Parts: sequence; structure tokens; C-alpha cells
Amino acid sequence: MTISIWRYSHLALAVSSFLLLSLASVTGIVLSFQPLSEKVLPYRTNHFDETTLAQTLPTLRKQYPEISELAVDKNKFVSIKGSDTDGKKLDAYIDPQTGKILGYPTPKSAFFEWVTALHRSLFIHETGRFFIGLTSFLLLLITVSGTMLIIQRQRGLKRFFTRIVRENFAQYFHVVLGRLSLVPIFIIALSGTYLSLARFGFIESPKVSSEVDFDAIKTGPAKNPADFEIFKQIRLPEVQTVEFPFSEDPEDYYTLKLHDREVTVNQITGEILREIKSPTSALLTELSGDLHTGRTSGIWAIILAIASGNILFFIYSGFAMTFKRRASRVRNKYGADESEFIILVGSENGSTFGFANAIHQQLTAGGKSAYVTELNNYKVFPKASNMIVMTATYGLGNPPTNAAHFAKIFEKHKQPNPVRFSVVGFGSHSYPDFCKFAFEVDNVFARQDWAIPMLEIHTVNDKSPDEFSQWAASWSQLAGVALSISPSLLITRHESLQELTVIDKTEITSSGESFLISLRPKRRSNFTSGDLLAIYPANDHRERLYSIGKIGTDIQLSIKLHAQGQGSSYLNRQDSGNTISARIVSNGHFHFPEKANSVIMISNGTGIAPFLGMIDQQTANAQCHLYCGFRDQKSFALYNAAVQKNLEKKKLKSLHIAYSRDGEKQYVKDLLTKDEAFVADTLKNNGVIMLCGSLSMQNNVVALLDHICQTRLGKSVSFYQSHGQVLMDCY
Ligand SMILES: Cc1cc2nc3c(=O)[nH]c(=O)nc-3n(C[C@H](O)[C@H](O)[C@H](O)COP(=O)(O)O)c2cc1C
Repeated sequence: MTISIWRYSHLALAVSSFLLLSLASVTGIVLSFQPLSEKVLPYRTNHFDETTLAQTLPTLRKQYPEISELAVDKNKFVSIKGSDTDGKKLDAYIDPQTGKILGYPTPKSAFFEWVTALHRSLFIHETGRFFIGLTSFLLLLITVSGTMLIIQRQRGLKRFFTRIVRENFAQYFHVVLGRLSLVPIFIIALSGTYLSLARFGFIESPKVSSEVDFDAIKTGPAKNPADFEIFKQIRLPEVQTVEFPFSEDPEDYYTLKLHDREVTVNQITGEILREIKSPTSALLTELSGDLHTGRTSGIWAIILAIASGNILFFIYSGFAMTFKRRASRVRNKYGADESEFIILVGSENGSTFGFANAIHQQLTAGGKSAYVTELNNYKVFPKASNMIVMTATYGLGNPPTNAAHFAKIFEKHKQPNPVRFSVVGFGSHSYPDFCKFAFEVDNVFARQDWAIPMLEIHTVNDKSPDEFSQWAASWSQLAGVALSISPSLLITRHESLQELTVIDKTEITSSGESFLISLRPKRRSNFTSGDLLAIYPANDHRERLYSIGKIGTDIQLSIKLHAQGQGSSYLNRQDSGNTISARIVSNGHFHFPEKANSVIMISNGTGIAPFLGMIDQQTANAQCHLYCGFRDQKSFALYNAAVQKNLEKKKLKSLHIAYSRDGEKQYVKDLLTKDEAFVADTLKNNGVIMLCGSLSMQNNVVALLDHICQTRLGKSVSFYQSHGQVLMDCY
């Protein structure tokens, strides 16, 4: 609930301000070059920071008797105004200790003036200034809502800078760069807002005026200005301007405008006639100006330029993320409470939603009130007369994440009217527990007195459009609702397929054995070990996923040949030089944890594939420990050379192999039991444990890890899972 509020506010604020924000960012980037271009001018002297007014004012007055003002600008350049000995107008940069003229001010660049006017007021004066001020304020709110979103995503402030799971380019860099540029953007927004409030008079800044009591001005004893105590105390960096006395008359005095106060000084005695502190509001306005423009520091100006560039990227990536989300969103025309047909979906990777949406569209097009939602959102549907459950199965017959709470909430909500139901299970015969979760859902429905079974549970293997259309036809007939779901309507197109050349493949003699295949993307691809390669062996909807090991710039897969396995047979048929089409799927939750000091990699069989890549990508002296299980030494022989090479290069610190049919006949779990203390220490010291291989291995190892965590660390394994210290990718 809360995540939605922050997300909606973040989005709403971005939508309402993105045009002006883009303009302000582009002009902001350009304007950050202004201080940089000024700072390279040769008017700053080495002794500037140490020079006192006692050292500079008498020299200047002697050299330029008609001097009227000394000014110190944000670049620490000292300039004087007045007239020279010939009575000509004087306006020059000088060396404050010698009075030597270093150069003359040039008129401000017309280009920067133009961009400044656009940045500040859009060329429409006060109205423009108001909109720009409002945009600054909206940026401030966007920064706050963005910070809240990151805190929620990372599950706490303490984990603010921990690893981000990469779902896609836009999402990943939106969060990563957002965290890095949070502080500068917050400062830009806050200072911009403050400057606007000050400009519109919301922040009072009383004028400092130094009314002097002329009757009290002393005319002696006369002192040399170089000995004035106040001049000796004040250094040039504290000064904004110094107004020189107009004449030698005692009633004319020095006025020193400093950063924090204004001081008037008797030109004969050096006494302070009056001292007024600058109001806090004026100091804050000055500070906001410095921070907003980068005029006092070249480095800060560069940081501001980068932060402004990031704002432009956030606008792009934020909208890219929103459009992506909206594209996969279910568009319900009718509400849950008014719909007769309820379609409940359990899906991990979204394909089941495609099927559900096809039915939903047909129903609404036929004038029926229909509503699609996730199984986790199950509740009382007061008008429902028909329910269709479409769900995938994952893991060892487990529900997909968006159906994980269904069993718990289902019992709580009794439907008030009789409801006819039909369950469609989506699964794959490659898994031992084919559509198991769908069968469980069908059973719990059947036990309810309000639920009337309409059809036997129907299963769909490998997203088969034909099998789904068969169900649609039967359901349509029994429900008396016309549906025209043809298989061609349901075929998913894979636009992001790319071509890969087969570089190498090891030979095998029979099924049950494993082989390695190396593939080289034809175009530049961004992937890493742990990502997945999706292939379509029959060039249709049937997809097979393999875990990628990145070796050099190539993809290496480790595959066990199954007698009836479509994907493994297809890849085994390939020869070097062949081209295949496939899709690289980013699998951020299983990337190598760059920041962990020690990583334990646990695999069985071909699950070693991503780890071979991750180890290969390391530098020497990496703290990687590999625990792997194989049938026998022959099965491991395929990987031996690569593993030994990386042991020698110290990319792999330790290797532990369990053979289930050779020698001691043990499993990878037995190796870990022997090293319990090391496993516990690794987790305790913020190390990471990664698992890849079969689901039964995963179950055994997770049970062991839980035991180790409970007994040695006093926490459950799920604690470490939720902190990203136990990563799994099993199948
Ligand atoms: C890691 C993984 C585990 C799976 N486990 C099972 C399973 O145990 N039983 C099954 O029938 N199908 C299993 N499947 C197949 C999916 O249920 C099937 O592809 C489904 O159509 C995916 O739907 P979705 O894209 O909506 O998540 C698994 C798929 C993957 C990728």
C-alpha cells in the first residue's frame, strides 16, 4: 500500500514537472560551464587567502588616489573602481598586494546571459520565475519521494547502499544513479526553492544600512591605515566590497561589506563607527546562490552539471519503467465487486497473464462483466457466478510468487453465491511435479460448498496455444459464452531474439551425459554469468532456459542431454560455425555479489555452469569456494581443466567435490556438513552463499543451512536470504 503511495506521488510529481525540469536541467548543465570558464582566467593571485586589508588598502590608495571601491568576486579575483591619475575611468583586476593591474573585466558572454534568463524566468519575467520556482519545489518533493522508494525497495535505511537487483537497464540505473546523485539534486532543489521564495519576498531580508552618528566621529589621534586594528584582522576572503572614503574629510569613512557583516571605519583613527551583522536570511540566500550555481567552486560546478545530466536520465528511465509496467498491466473495465466472471492468475514470468488477458478481452467484448487479478488478491466477489483460475507451477510444485498467499487467504473468504469454477494449470512436463499447484487449487475449490466444478482441471504443457484453445472451446460451450480463441492468437512473438554463433561444443556418446557449448553473440550484448539464455528449439512458443557462464566474451552453457529433451537435443545437434537464435534474459538476483568478501558456490551436475563463468571473471586472490556434486569422476572431467586453471590462477580459492557413485559416495550436502563452521563464519562476516542445480539439492542444502544458521548464528536461513546473502537459482 505504502509503496504505491510513494510511487504514485513520485510519478505524479514527475509527470507534472518533466517539461520544465528538462529545460532547467539542460540550461543548468550549460550554466555550470560559466563558473568553469571564468575560473581559468589569470586574475587570482597566490597570496590572496593570506592578504589582509592592512596590506592592501593603503597600497591601493597610495597608487590610485581616486579609488572608490575594491571588490572581491566569487572567483577570488580582486578588482578596483575609480579613476586613475589622468582622471580616466578605472575598472581593473589587480594584484591586491602590489596594486599591479592584471587585466580588465570583459562584458558578460551574451550566450550565458541568454541561457541564464531562460533558466531563471523562461523569458517571461515574474511568471516564468514563478514556474521555475515551482519546478524546484516539485524536484524537492520528487527527491524525497524517490528516497522513500529506495528505502522501501532496499527494505530499510541501513541497507540503503546495498546491492540492487537488476531487472532491466532503466530500473537498475534509475536506482543506482538516484542513490549517487541524491544529495546534489536535493541541494539543487532546496537552494532553487529558497532563492525563489526570497525573490518573491516570502523570506524577509532586511537591508543592512550603516547610519553613522556624525557627532561622535573623532578626528584624532591620526593613525596609519596599515596599523588599523580592524584592517589587520580582516583577510580578503572575508570581503565582498570596500568603499573608500569619498574625501579626506573625517565625516567620510571606509565601508567594509563582509560576508557576515557590514563595518564602517573612521579613516583617521581606524575606530569602528558601526558594525551590523547580516541577517540569517541574507546569509542563506548567499549560500543558496553559491550552492545552486557552483560559482565558488569549479569541482562543485562539475558535480552540479553531472547531477543535472542525471535528472535528464531519470526523466527518461522513469518514463521507460512506467510504460513497461503499464504495458504488462491488466486493464480491468469492471470492478471486482460488480463482475460476474472472475479470472484469478498465478504467474511468475507473465506468460499466463497473456492467456488470461485473451479470455478477459473476449468476455468484455461480448458484453460480460469480467475482472482479472492475481491469486494473492483473492477475496469475496459479491456478484461472481463464474471463476477461472489460471496458474503456473514453480519449484517443486510450488505456487508462483503472486499466488504464494492464496492457500492462506482462500479459507477466509466464502463466496456468498454459488460459483462455477474451472482451473487451468500451466506447467511443463520437464518438471517432475507437472502443474502440481494447479491441482492443489482445484482440490481446495472442490471442497467448498459454494463452488460448483464446471470442467475437470485442464493442463497446458509448455504454454501450448493448442492445448489452451481446447480448454477455451470446452469452457465456452459449457458456460454458454461465445469465445473465439484460436491458437495463432496466443503465439508469443519474441522480438528480442538475437543471433549467436556456435564456437565450440564438446562431444558426447549417449543421453544422460553432459556437454559444454560456447556461443558468441553476433552483436554486442550486455550479459554476465548467472543470466539466462532462452532458446526456442521448435521455433514456436516452447522456450528452454539455460544458465549462462560468461567465459571471455562468450556464453558457455553446460547441458545434460535428455533422451526426449527438445532443448538439449537441439543444442547437441549444433556444430561449430552454426547460428542459433536466442534471447538473453537478465537474471539480476543471481549475479556475482561484487562486494562480498567471500563467496561459497554450491552446485550439482550442470548447475556448475554459471559458477565456471563467475570464477573466470574474477581477478587473482578472489575468495571463491566451490562445492560441487557429480555422479562420478567421469562427469566432472568435462570441467576439470577449467577448474584447475582457475585454481592455479588463484581465481578459485578452494575446491570440494562430492561423487555420488565413486569413492566415499557422498553428496554436496555432506561436504558442507563437514565445513559447517566455515559456512557459518562466511555468513557472519557478510559473505554470500550461492546455489545452482537441482531443486532436490536445493531443498537438502537449504535445510542444512537453516540448521547451521539456527545453531551457530541464532537466526533462520530466511534472514540471510532476505539480506541477499543466500542466492538460489535451481530448476
Ligand atoms: C525455474 C522453473 C521451475 C518450474 N517448475 C515447474 C514445476 O515444478 N512444474 C511444472 O509443471 N512446471 C514448472 N515450470 C514451468 C512453468 O510453470 C511454465 O513454463 C509456465 O507456463 C510459466 O508461466 P508464467 O510465465 O506465467 O510464470 C517451471 C519453470 C521454471 C522456469
